[in-house]
Amino acid sequence: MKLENVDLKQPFVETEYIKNIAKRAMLYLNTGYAIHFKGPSGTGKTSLAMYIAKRMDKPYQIIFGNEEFGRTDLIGGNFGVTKKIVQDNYVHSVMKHQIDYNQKWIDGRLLNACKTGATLIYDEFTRSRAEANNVLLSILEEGVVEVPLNREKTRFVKVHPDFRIIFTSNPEEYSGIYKAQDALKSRMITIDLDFPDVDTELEIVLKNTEVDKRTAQYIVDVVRNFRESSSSKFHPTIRSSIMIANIMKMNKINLSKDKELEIKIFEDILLSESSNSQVSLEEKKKAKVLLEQITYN
Ligand SMILES: Nc1ncnc2c1ncn2[C@@H]1O[C@H](COP(=O)(O)OP(=O)(O)OP(=O)(O)O)[C@@H](O)[C@H]1O
Repeated sequence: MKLENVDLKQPFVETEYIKNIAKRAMLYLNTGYAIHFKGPSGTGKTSLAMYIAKRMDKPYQIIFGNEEFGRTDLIGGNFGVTKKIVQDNYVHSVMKHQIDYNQKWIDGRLLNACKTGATLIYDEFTRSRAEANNVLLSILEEGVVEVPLNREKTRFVKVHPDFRIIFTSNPEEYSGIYKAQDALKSRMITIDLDFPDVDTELEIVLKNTEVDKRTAQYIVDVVRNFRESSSSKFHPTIRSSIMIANIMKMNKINLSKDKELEIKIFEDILLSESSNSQVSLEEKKKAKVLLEQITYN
């Protein structure tokens, strides 16, 4: 299981658009419901989830959905088989291998958050299989965690009243995404996120890079024009704008000084996002022509 302590040192942009979403999310969480940010890659779901988790004023953790996840990764399990080499008391040249099966139960992040009343972000939860995520049903519905003791026995742990969970997910048509079970979806409030408004996108680029405002505005305009007017296969994310801005700033590339290089940078970044792996060569060529038109305007 990949887990990280959340790093909230990253600058966070709070425009009216974001404030509105955050306000609703906090209302639902404060009432005791689980929330779910769903939307295309790079629309700011994880950043928003982290920001909200921090505002809950409770300890918070993040786990990342993964198709290899099992119940043990979320709840915990018995770990620790130790192997000892022991010297025989009588015949010193004889060594005995002793395997110690004294296993110890270790709580998984989900169980730990349920016990301690922490806020848990389950990022991209639909990358995990339904068999792993099923454990969430009783947590969200009955407020209990089913913890298997052995093959026959299960114990039930009561969920702390302060426990909260924030889910994020990408649309189902993305590769590596499982359909979330209806039973699970009906136990959370889903807020659909799309690309933010132009002011928010511009602020995000400015906060994440040290590029000047004129350059940031130009990059955001080109990226948004391309996103909105190209075939549906190309949806460059805010990440692309941040990358282009960083490249321009760090390499002291001035706008319009070397138009050819500028267009190539846009092409390389905007056409290489992972969601474009299915795009044919022909479509890429058309996209390049379009990009050239946008950057010359
Ligand atoms: N409100 C914000 N303030 C500052 N930076 C932001 C904000 N929203 C998004 N970003 C930046 O935009 C980029 C994409 O955001 P993020 O990773 O949160 O999107 P996502 O929707 O979770 O993407 P994915 O689905 O691919 O994981 C990141 O570099 C992030 O730092």
